[in-house]
Amino acid sequence: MAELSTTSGRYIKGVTLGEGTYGVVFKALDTLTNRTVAVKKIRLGKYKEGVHVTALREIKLLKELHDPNIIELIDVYPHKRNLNLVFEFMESDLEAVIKDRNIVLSSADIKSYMQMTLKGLAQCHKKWVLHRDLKPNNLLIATDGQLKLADFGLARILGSPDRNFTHQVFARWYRAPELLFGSKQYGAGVDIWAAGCIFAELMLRRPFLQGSSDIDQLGKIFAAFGTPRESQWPDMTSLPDYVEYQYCPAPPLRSLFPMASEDALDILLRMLTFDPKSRITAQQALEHRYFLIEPAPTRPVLLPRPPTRPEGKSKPAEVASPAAPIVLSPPNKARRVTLFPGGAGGDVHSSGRVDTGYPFPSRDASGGTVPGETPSDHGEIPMSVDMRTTAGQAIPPRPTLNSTDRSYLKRKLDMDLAVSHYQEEQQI
Ligand SMILES: Nc1ncnc2c1ncn2[C@@H]1O[C@H](COP(=O)(O)OP(=O)(O)OP(=O)(O)O)[C@@H](O)[C@H]1O
Repeated sequence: MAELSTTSGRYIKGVTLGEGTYGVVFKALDTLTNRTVAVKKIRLGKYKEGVHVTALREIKLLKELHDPNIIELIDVYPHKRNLNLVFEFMESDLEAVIKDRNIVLSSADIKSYMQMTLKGLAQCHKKWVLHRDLKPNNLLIATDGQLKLADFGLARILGSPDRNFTHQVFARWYRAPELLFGSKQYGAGVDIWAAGCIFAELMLRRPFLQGSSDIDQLGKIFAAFGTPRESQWPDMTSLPDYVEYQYCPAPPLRSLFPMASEDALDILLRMLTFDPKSRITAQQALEHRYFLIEPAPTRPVLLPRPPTRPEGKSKPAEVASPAAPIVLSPPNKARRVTLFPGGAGGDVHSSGRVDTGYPFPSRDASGGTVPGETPSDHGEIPMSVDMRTTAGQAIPPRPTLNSTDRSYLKRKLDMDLAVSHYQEEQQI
């Protein structure tokens, strides 16, 4: 095992690439190998007692996870009050691919991205390492098109990121139902659930289940797959934060993904199975018929990719765009929650608006939401209206601002202010 470096002299610092949950990321030159690298500077001050020595040991263990679909952790060294993690430099990430309106993803391209994600997951799970915070911006893309899982194990080693932190607002959308119900004894299934959400997002070109609170996230999941019966998920009712939801039947999955093949729907359903014990594993998913039949996954080097990262451009501005869902006040988990249809009860958005994952509500001639209207105006389940709006279609154009949009932007601004106050308090 390679030893931790004791000096930062090996690296020549370049531009800032961005800032994430754990700290700032810089581009740098590794003078030992002449390679371009990315240095993630983790602020130890943020962790009151610093990073425990066991955590350092575990970070070193991550260096042993050698796989073409896992980002290489090249080096780890302390510097002043920071811990610096040195990774191979990556050109882009899956979030940028999904959001790029100039990129058309064929089913072979989607299959390729999914195959690489699952290969990386299978390797980590084999070594008993969980990611726990998988999302499209943690799936980085190298110059040769290889997708690599990043930030593996950090959530566990450095502690759960604060969900109120701006960067973490999106992460809820990929959380497995057992985590949302407060399970402490979760396993590899949490990563498979997240991978299933990413698969759905690749097909829809927008985040699949966009909850605005943990309660709302579960509501979105149940609206898409039906409220689980105890027979479907026997352990559910004994989970720490379990609350009962009004029964809601599942709409046909086909109606949410009209363009998907039967095999794509089948593997998706197996990844998004409620009971983690029955959820497919990464290895089983790789052996699923979906990957064995035509079309074959696109060779990574041929995959469509967005232009390379602009030098010195950090991501936070994008993260803080109006696309961020509003985090509402904590729900009272003790009370019985009633949910849609018709938007009755539950912790849905105070305005009744359903986030599209894009800056503004989508306009759609086929009965989807338009600005100023809520899905419940149509008397339908918000999720299915939302999904049908853009499923398999081009991303809708941005409509002009109306009063709904203005009130949304105001709430967004309020949230940004709250977050910046929080950061000031924490001296982040
Ligand atoms: N290995 C890398 N190569 C190139 N850029 C990177 C690398 N790792 C991170 N970045 C970039 O640095 C920025 C911050 O990354 P970081 O992983 O800290 O947070 P994030 O992925 O933006 O958000 P989160 O903390 O929620 O995962 C992002 O723009 C990210 O794409």
